[in-house]
Amino acid sequence: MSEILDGKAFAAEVRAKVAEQVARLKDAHGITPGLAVVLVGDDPASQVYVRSKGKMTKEVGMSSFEHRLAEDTSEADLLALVGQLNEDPEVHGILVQLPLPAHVDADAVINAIAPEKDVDGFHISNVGLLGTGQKAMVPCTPLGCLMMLRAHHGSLSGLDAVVIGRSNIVGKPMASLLLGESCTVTIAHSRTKDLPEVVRRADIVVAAVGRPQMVPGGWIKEGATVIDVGINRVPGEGDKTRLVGDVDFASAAERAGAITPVPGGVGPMTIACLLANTLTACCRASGLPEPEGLTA
Ligand SMILES: NC(=O)C1=CN([C@@H]2O[C@H](COP(=O)(O)OP(=O)(O)OC[C@H]3O[C@@H](n4cnc5c(N)ncnc54)[C@H](OP(=O)(O)O)[C@@H]3O)[C@@H](O)[C@H]2O)C=CC1
Ligand SMILES: Nc1nc(=O)c2c([nH]1)NC[C@@H]1CN(c3ccc(C(=O)N[C@@H](CCC(=O)O)C(=O)O)cc3)C=[N+]21
Ligand SMILES: [Mg+2]
Repeated sequence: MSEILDGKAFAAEVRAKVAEQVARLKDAHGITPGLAVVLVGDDPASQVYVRSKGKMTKEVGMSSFEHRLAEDTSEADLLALVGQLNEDPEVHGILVQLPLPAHVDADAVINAIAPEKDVDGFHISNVGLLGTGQKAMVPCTPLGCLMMLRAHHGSLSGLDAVVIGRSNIVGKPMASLLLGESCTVTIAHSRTKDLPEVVRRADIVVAAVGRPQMVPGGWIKEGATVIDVGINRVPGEGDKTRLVGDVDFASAAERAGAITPVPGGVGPMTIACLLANTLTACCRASGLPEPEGLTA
């Protein structure tokens, strides 16, 4: 049986560190880090995430600014709001919840965010900085995965890592971070030939696909570390639903050396890293030293 990597507990530790630094910033410098979250439309899952982000932002002592806009908000109005948040000195981090409605050019909106306030790390300038190994805002989900991997392994140098999924928000930045840690990185996707064989080589498997339990335990090398990013809502008992990952947890846990559960794995770490990035952005904006242990 494998070690369960408890993202919920780890995330609580990260938030406690953030809270401590926020208190220090207030006491020593009279600065309160602030996070603005923009939600367009009323997708129920997004509503839940945004509410949870707002609650945790306040819990660590930061200011939370929520902007809920109608589904039919124009791109121009959204760009105007982003411009206003860029100028607001109380706002150190800006997150525009994705996905955006189809009539809005999501890339245009993301690239309108001031890169130093882009706590999602999605702006092309942060993508370029990460890709060239320079100091960037690092996307929250991959950062959370990296923190758990470092805590478990110490050094990742020379390990074979397979990332399943090549999205801009998870797969690609995850691969960049693992390369930065000197892993030998393979990125798999829907056109990959013989995925089971590719996964069998890996010391580290990061699954970010969005297909419920698609990775069976039989693909996992004995002792490998499995990071399950997938969040899939599937029918549960009666008329309830439940969350499952992209990995079949029960069978994978029999072979893996360590594995993250869903829920309670990567998800809580994502939100903790969003708060960590907001703190980092605030420190950089104020010319103060960055928090230790909370950046990539
Ligand atoms: N825990 C968290 O905090 C977060 C969780 N998520 C979850 O992570 C998952 C992935 O999210 P995201 O990256 O946005 O998803 P995308 O849909 O943007 O990307 C999915 C990737 O999986 C690949 N893929 C699809 N089918 C297969 C297959 N059969 N075999 C191999 N690869 C396949 C796609 O390949 P191709 O490019 O060829 O189409 C694509 O690269 C989702 O479940 C999402 O809900 C996302 C963000 C945060
Ligand atoms: N601009 C932007 N940035 C994001 O980071 C972003 C986004 N848009 N759009 C949607 C995805 C998804 N995402 C999650 C965050 C937390 C959990 C999380 O906390 N999950 C809990 C369970 C929550 C539940 O019960 O539904 C867990 O895994 O334990 C999940 C998913 C961030 N995303
Ligand atoms: Mg997506």
